[in-house]
Amino acid sequence: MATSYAQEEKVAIAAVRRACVLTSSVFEKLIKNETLVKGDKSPVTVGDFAAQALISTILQNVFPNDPIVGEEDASDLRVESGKAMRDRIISLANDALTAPLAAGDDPLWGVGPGKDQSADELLDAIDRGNYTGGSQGRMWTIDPIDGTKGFLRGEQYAVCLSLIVDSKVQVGVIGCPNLPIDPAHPEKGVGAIFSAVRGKGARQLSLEGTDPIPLRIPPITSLEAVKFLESVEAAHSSHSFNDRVSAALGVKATPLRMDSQAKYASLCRGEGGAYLRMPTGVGYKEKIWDHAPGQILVEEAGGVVTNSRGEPLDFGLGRTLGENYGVIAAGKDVHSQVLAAVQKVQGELKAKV
Ligand SMILES: Nc1ncnc2c1ncn2[C@@H]1O[C@H](COP(=O)(O)O)[C@@H](OP(=O)(O)O)[C@H]1O
Ligand SMILES: [Mg+2]
Ligand SMILES: [Mg+2]
Ligand SMILES: [Mg+2]
Repeated sequence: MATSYAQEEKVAIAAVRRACVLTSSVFEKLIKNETLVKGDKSPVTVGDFAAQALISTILQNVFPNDPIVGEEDASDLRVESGKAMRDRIISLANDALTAPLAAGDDPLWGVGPGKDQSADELLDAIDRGNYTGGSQGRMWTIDPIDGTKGFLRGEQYAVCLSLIVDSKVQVGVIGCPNLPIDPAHPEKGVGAIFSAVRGKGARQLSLEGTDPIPLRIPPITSLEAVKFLESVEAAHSSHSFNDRVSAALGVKATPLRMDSQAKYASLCRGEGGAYLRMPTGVGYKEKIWDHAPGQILVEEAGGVVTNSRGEPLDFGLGRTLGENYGVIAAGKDVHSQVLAAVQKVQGELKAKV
């Protein structure tokens, strides 16, 4: 019998919901010494660590045998110099794990009032994210704050969780606390959760995990109007390459720049016509937690996600997607045209050197 993954989706939404409460409260109170610079020079905040601890703890309670590929590890927190940050993370994670949440379906997956975790338990929870990945069996991916740079700027970021089974994403949940609920009606405020289960469609929910709205990428009437979605950070994705592709397609709309997998969610709501992420240089490999939930969301909303060779992303290669051929996500009708334009531009650039 096929698995429905209903329980997995429910747990994932509940975990992301609690993590969004945590990250929003951290942003309000974030102080300067609560950010570290990692080995690859990227920032990580107390919010990233605490949210990974929280999500991992909930997963451990409900699915104790499932391995986790998580972005963060606790090594910087286990040393003496990490004590202040560690204490803050433990208190943030416990607050979020034990908070009684009001509206919405919030079954307490072994958390809730009186269920404080020790420092060791929470550091171990973070480090359970050290799984190497691979092509077989079940595994979760956690990106506790995707778009940390956007988070620090007070702009877009996303709490991202997915379940991968035998290399295929089966469940994806993306929490976007700063994304407008309805882009056509800014007065409705911000904050939404996006969720998809393989074969069961994609939905937008409230930040409480309620009021589902089905997501379907709207068809595009003219290529001129295709708005490209791209990273804010030019170091993460080539803006100039995207400009060439836009020109090749005759696109007139200016690109919409946004941090995090909120781009995938926005594409599903028709706020942009294509998400294009081409490498800026050699060496960087895309991480599976940066794309797994976004990929299933787009596919379940009727779209297509490939690399620039037109191949599906391979989530079975380990913690990364392997050799970096970029990412193209778009509605079915637009994807083939963007892919052709990307390959044309690649050919022109090659001919130049
Ligand atoms: N050189 C690079 N090329 C592509 N992606 C990169 C990169 N350096 C970092 N990233 C990734 O880009 C992600 C953010 O994507 P975006 O630019 O779309 O907001 C980061 O996620 P985190 O913020 O979770 O670390 C990080 O994993
Ligand atoms: Mg990071
Ligand atoms: Mg990320
Ligand atoms: Mg992150």
